[in-house]
Amino acid sequence: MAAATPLLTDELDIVIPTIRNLDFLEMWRPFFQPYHLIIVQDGDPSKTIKVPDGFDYELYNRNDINKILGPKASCISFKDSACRCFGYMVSKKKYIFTIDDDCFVAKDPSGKDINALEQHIKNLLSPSTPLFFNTLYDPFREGADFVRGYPFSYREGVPTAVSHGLWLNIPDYDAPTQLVKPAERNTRYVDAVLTIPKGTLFPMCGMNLGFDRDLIGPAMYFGLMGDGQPIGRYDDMWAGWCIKVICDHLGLGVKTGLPYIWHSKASNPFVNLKKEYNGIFWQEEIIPFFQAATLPKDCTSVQNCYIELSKQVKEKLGKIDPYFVKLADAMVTWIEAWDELNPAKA
Ligand SMILES: O=c1ccn([C@@H]2O[C@H](COP(=O)(O)OP(=O)(O)O[C@H]3O[C@@H](CO)[C@H](O)[C@H]3O)[C@@H](O)[C@H]2O)c(=O)[nH]1
Ligand SMILES: [Mn+2]
Repeated sequence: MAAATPLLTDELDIVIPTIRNLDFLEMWRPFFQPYHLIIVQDGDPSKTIKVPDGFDYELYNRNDINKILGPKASCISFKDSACRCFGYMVSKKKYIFTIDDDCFVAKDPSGKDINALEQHIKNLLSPSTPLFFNTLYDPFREGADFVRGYPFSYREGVPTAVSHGLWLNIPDYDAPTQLVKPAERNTRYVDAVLTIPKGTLFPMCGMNLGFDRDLIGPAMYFGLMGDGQPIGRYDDMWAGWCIKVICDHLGLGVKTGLPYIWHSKASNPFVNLKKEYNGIFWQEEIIPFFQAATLPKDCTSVQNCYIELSKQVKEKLGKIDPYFVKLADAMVTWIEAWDELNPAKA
């Protein structure tokens, strides 16, 4: 009989970026009600966001962000889901789960409702195996183990910093793919959790994401996107590339796979194409930069790693476009703001 997964209700915050009313919470009530929500209201702060009764939450709009961070609020995006990272900064908990407001409870092949939060907690509380690939997937899962030939010296694994969940129905495609395949829906439920090997980058989607805030929180900056910026919808991607380089350096693990959520709404591919255009072009240089990025041995804290990465971004990506000089500076501002709001850990 598998041990029950700890609920971590006092150690985990749920962060939701939103421009809509949060009726979607009704479907999540059985799973989310015991948790504290941090709602980051984007767009017009004078709009009232309706939150269903019975949830314990704090809500921050742009006026609140400006009041709390002052000039440092410039590093928090406006009119882009990237604003969600403000919720990571103000949280006081060890774990974060972030979800979009058009993501609902999915069903597994047996027809059972998937408690995505429980699976993320399972993923985060069990080690990752980035140093040697286990062909039977997650060796710490009930009914699985390390396979023959797996070095015993590696079987302890490393602490898991990030749990990246997936989506049934509307897949997280970029605009060109969505334009070519508008009717494509993801119906395939793959019953697996994988550790992303050390040295391998991945496209992190912020729709259904859990992470250990103490292990990697300061690197979970979702960048400068949306209003006034030449790029959008690369918020979670940027954070994913930064956290993976830092996790590899610090010996932390990143997992992807279960849990699934049901992604209900496809955003407009033409609007998305405009937001993504520069990103699709620039990423052909950004990816080699992150693949080659190395951090000095004396970078032993996430903050130090992140500041060092920001210097390399400025030096090496600043040549692509002045945007990256701005982004590198915003990365520093983010860390300053993070340490200001989280002095004990700093
Ligand atoms: O200006 C905005 C727009 C939206 N939001 C909130 O962010 C999430 C996602 O919005 P939505 O579901 O409409 O868009 P998607 O294209 O499906 O988003 C995914 O793509 C990436 C965007 O960077 C990211 O991985 C996913 O979020 C909702 O909760 C909206 O309410 C916002 O805050 N500001
Ligand atoms: Mn969506």
